[in-house]
Amino acid sequence: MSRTRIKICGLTREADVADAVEAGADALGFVLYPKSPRAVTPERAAELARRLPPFVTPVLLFVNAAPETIAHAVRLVPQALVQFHGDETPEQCAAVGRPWLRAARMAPGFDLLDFARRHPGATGLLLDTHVEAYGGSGKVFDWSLIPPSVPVPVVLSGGLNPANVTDGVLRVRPWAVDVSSGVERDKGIKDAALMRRFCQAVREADARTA
Ligand SMILES: O=C(O)c1ccccc1N[C@@H]1O[C@H](COP(=O)(O)O)[C@@H](O)[C@H]1O
Repeated sequence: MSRTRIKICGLTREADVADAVEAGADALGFVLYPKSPRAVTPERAAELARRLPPFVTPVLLFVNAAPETIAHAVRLVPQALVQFHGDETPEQCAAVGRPWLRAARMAPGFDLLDFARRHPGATGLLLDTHVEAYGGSGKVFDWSLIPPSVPVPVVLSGGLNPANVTDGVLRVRPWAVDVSSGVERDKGIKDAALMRRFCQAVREADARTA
């Protein structure tokens, strides 16, 4: 049985961090994009990340941030993985000197294999729906746009929720899934029951995977 990794993103409160860990998340995302309704400061992300037990990874999410902003945040959360969710070039991603995930904005005509080739340094590609606001939209993209063999670990994202994630894992067989809106009561306010149901739904898919 494979074990699909789970990232829950957009946390802003200590109680939600505790509930997400309890639900079974492998990684928790903190949005350092000031235009997001889920934005936290680097200092706040560091406070929240300090709550994480061993083997639960904090992820710092940026959208077209200045290099000095990113450098400041990764200094405060040295154990973090970095998620680039904007128009950053491969060189800009690599220059941070930390393991990084690159968001691919999925839409008809987007060439994911070419994108993967252009980002050889990424530890994984996070596939999200193409929206003007860059992410966190709660919108699903057409999973049939994903080519059958992507040469790097794939994180399936975009509009996942407890009702559709089992299907997503069974159809796409990603390395991990990522959710924000689908486990929220309000923007940046997570719902403990939805996070538990989401993680259970992923495990249900895993149990059905030979
Ligand atoms: O969460 C946000 O507000 C956000 C803002 C800008 C870029 C990315 C953002 N979040 C990421 O978007 C995807 C999908 O989120 P959803 O589940 O569809 O709400 C996810 O990777 C979040 O990490």
